[in-house]
Amino acid sequence: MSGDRPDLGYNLLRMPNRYAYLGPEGTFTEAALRALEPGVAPEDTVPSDGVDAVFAAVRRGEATAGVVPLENSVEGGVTATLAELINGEPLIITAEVEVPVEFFLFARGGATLADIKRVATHSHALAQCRGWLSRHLPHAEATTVSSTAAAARAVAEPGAPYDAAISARIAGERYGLSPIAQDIGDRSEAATRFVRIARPGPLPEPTGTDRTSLVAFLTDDHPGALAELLDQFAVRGVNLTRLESRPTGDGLGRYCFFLDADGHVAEARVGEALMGLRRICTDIRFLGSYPRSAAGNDYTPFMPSRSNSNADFHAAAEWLERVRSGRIR
Ligand SMILES: O=C(O)C(=O)C[C@]1(C(=O)O)C=C[C@@H](O)C=C1
Repeated sequence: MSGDRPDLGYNLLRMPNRYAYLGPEGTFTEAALRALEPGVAPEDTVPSDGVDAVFAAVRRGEATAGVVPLENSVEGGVTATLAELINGEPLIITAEVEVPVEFFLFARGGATLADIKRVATHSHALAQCRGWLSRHLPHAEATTVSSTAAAARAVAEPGAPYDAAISARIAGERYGLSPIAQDIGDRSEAATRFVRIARPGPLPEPTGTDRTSLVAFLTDDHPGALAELLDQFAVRGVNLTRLESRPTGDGLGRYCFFLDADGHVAEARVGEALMGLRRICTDIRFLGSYPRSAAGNDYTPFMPSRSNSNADFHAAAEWLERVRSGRIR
């Protein structure tokens, strides 16, 4: 308070956004955060120990938003992220970014490939470098840790239990390690899709090239149940870009479906597809509508057939309104 003026929470209103991410410094997730929030100050970032810790920081309000890996072009969905999005207290996705992942093998200065007996990295990175490891370090013992940067940091510590880390170049450099090999991923064009998560609130405005994510829980198990679900999108001309079945956790054989679709829920055809889905599902967890990553620039938006454009949906709704009000001519 200054003088006799009441404190109106001005400082609170000016509080900067804080971003939690899968840390420590030097992860691919940090690179994703910097791509999504260019120029973010280090004091406004919250490096967290695991994907679950990022979600917890956002849920508790310690961070305005969080950045987590969602899927990799080689290894597929990131289970920890999918599980939090499906089962944890609801959060929404507000942005996405695709980051190319190039893996390096880093060790303490002076080490050569012949010295490496124990390698640490993240499980997704290990899965993407298995071929290289079996060719060049067939006898090395591999251990997974919470992130590629956590592996690099551990290797740099005195008395480290590992001889080398598989990580991004920035992690090896940040923790003062020396590169032993570069581009050791089995697929050199590998990329990971990261998402920004936030507490539920107003959705990002439609941009014309958006994506909608949701989790569908089917009512019961019967022939054609999945086909019925897919039909809701097909008949409205909504293009699906990802479908993954995940266990609900309620017992063997109980699955829900994680879906990504082209378009924004504000668009008539996407909204109608979601209403159709709502009628045939026990529950739907809406995970957000947000702009598609600019990185996938070879992407051409899918053009719906004439009868499935948003204008067709609006015209049909107006026609129905006229019929219902007796203006049938
Ligand atoms: O460990 C990191 O550096 C991360 O950002 C996590 C992660 C992942 O979860 O897939 C991100 C990209 C790479 O595929 C390997 C690891």
